[in-house]
Amino acid sequence: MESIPVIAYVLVAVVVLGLLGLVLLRGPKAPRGGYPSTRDPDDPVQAPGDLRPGTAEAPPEEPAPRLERPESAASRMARLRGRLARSNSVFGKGLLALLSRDRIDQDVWDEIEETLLLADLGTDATTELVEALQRRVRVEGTNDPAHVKAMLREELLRLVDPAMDRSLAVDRKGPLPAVVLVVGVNGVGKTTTVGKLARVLVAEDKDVLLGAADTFRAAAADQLATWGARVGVPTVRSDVEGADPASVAHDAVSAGIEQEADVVLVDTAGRLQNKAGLMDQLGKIKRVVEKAAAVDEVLLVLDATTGQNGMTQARVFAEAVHITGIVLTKLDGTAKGGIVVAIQRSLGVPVKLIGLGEGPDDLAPFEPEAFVDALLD
Ligand SMILES: Nc1nc2c(ncn2[C@@H]2O[C@H](COP(=O)(O)OP(=O)(O)OP(=O)(O)O)[C@@H](O)[C@H]2O)c(=O)[nH]1
Repeated sequence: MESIPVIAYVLVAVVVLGLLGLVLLRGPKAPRGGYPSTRDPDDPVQAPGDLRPGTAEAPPEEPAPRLERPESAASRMARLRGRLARSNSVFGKGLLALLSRDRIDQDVWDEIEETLLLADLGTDATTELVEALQRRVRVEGTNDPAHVKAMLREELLRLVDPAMDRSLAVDRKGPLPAVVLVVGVNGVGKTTTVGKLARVLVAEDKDVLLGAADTFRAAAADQLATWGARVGVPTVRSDVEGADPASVAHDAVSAGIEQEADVVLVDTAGRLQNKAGLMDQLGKIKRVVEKAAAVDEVLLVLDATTGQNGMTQARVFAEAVHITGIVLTKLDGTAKGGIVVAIQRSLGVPVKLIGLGEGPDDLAPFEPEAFVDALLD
């Protein structure tokens, strides 16, 4: 009979311990009426990044899209001059070596001519340069490298023509934005150039708006909108694949007027079968846009690596629309910098911008002196 009180003691002990455990595990009680919602001045400030699930009083906020800051003009130019020199100095250094020889006979002149032609300078400019050099070597009779370099620099600069106006018309005209049409065949780097140019203009504090009038390929509009979004620039596009490019271009310029943009950049399609089709389409885009605002620049984008092919394209576009400037892309991947001279001569239109890589800030204004120096340094 002694076992009954022992079991009772054990049961009582278990119940008492259980109740004690419950009381200890409940923690402190909230004050009556809850906590005040305002912070005390000495409360630690919690940074938004410190909010952890379960500890935050407010739901975590949507992170604002992080806008990129385009590279400054000074840093971009220093970097790109170096890149231009690396890809094109083969041509300049070759010429310098040939002209510094003790004796410059006909074989050497032939080699000089070949070097110039290989760099895509074109036959007229090559003949002109060789004749000018022959004359100077005869008169000045020197093979001193520094003198030869100065002579070559002067002659190349003359061909590149520093007197051409290479400024871009990207300033507002009273209540209207500047309008820039960008044309060229597909694959030359047109959309990329529009994206890069938007960044250059944003870095200059301009309000930019993009128009995706390349309506043949939905991905082209997506690509353009992505470039714009990275630097906070809106893109006007059509949701309909194959929509009328002229109408999209017009909508973009109208939106630019409404939103008081400084510049509207319009990317056009390059997928055109023949000259008549090209003329029709570019002519129509220009006419329709000009109902809203004048077109200030028509930039033709050409791929520097395509040589004669690029020259043919340039001529066809120049017949279809009045080109005001050339953008030469992919100059980083070629030693054929002479194409600058050939195109300018053929069209009478200046190279205004050059593309020197696939990076977002790899677009530079074309500067004749820096270009020639990059060839010779
Ligand atoms: N290396 C180098 N690549 C470039 C340059 N500019 C453009 N590209 C590349 O060229 C390719 C074609 O560029 P896009 O901008 O899509 O060409 P697009 O002319 O708009 O072509 P579509 O949209 O098909 O009409 C891309 O891979 C670019 O990164 C440049 O200056 N240097």
